[in-house]
Amino acid sequence: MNCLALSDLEQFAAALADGIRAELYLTPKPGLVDLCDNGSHDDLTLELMNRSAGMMREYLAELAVAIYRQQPFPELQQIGLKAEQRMLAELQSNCHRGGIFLSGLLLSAYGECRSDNPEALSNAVARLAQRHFLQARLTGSHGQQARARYHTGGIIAECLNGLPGLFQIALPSLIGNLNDLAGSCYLAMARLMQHCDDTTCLHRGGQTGLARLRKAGQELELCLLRGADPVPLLRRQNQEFKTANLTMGGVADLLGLTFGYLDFTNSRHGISSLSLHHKQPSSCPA
Ligand SMILES: CC(C)(COP(=O)(O)OP(=O)(O)OC[C@H]1O[C@@H](n2cnc3c(N)ncnc32)[C@H](O)[C@@H]1O)[C@@H](O)C(=O)NCCC(=O)NCCS
Ligand SMILES: Nc1ncnc2c1ncn2[C@@H]1O[C@H](COP(=O)(O)OP(=O)(O)OP(=O)(O)O)[C@@H](O)[C@H]1O
Repeated sequence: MNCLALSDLEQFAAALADGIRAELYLTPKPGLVDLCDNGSHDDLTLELMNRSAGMMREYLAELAVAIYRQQPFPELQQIGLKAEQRMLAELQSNCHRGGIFLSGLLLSAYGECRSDNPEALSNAVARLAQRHFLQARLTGSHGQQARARYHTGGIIAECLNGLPGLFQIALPSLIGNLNDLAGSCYLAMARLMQHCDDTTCLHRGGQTGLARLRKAGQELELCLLRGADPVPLLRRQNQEFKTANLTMGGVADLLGLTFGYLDFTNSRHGISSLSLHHKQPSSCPA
């Protein structure tokens, strides 16, 4: 029998789903769907993304039970695949493909290593990713095209390396600045913008697009470290991203994943939950 309680797995699953919603509601963001607009995504709306986030909650709850029952990894992969197919069939858009994969992998890794320690979890992610990508048959997705054309690992390298975007980039940025929650969320985002080989950005804008993403991340970090209000800069960056049809889906996914992981570990270790999904604005800030 698994020595993880079902409630631990369910709690992590719920925190990951909440983290994905918290990322959606973090507003404003360059190029991404938020409370103000759809960014550079003509095929997405806040309502659609919200429905997708609700479906993610059901998917992760199902996965938590399967992990608790110690179902073999191929069966967990099937649950992920089914969630991806359901999202595409019911919503007719790629709302959270990256989020489905990354959160499923992290929850499965937790089931395997039975620890929420960052190093143990990162190593377990890398091991499971190795198994997954040895067999995965990736068809001609936009990400696959970008990885081949620009010789980058994208989400595959991120997972094979144990999610450095989460554990080494976003998490320390959040933990180090919790007295200013909104600022720390944006600092984590700014650093991910500079770290992530985001294939949604590369696919749309090539190397020039990725360089713009990096520069926007640098500007945002400088603005935050100066103690200035980031909102005017973020609004300007959103306009620039929209004009250039740029986005940063990988950054968004890693940020949501980090929110979920931190909320889960905080609540387990007696630190009050950040409940980030409740703390975001409820409408587009004036
Ligand atoms: C590996 C996946 C992502 C498929 O890759 P694919 O080439 O089809 O997708 P693609 O590269 O377009 O990326 C998907 C999404 O990842 C995100 N992303 C892009 N770049 C990055 C990055 N550098 N780091 C993290 N995420 C990124 C984006 O949101 C993007 O939309 C995955 O969907 C998959 O294998 N699905 C099968 C379902 C499954 O087995 N799930 C169970 C896992 S335990
Ligand atoms: N708030 C958000 N807004 C937009 N995308 C997000 C958001 N949060 C996460 N994402 C991620 O971004 C990805 C969608 O990016 P994108 O639409 O560019 O991908 P695509 O379907 O490959 O490309 P295209 O839209 O150019 O056809 C999803 O996988 C999703 O996980």
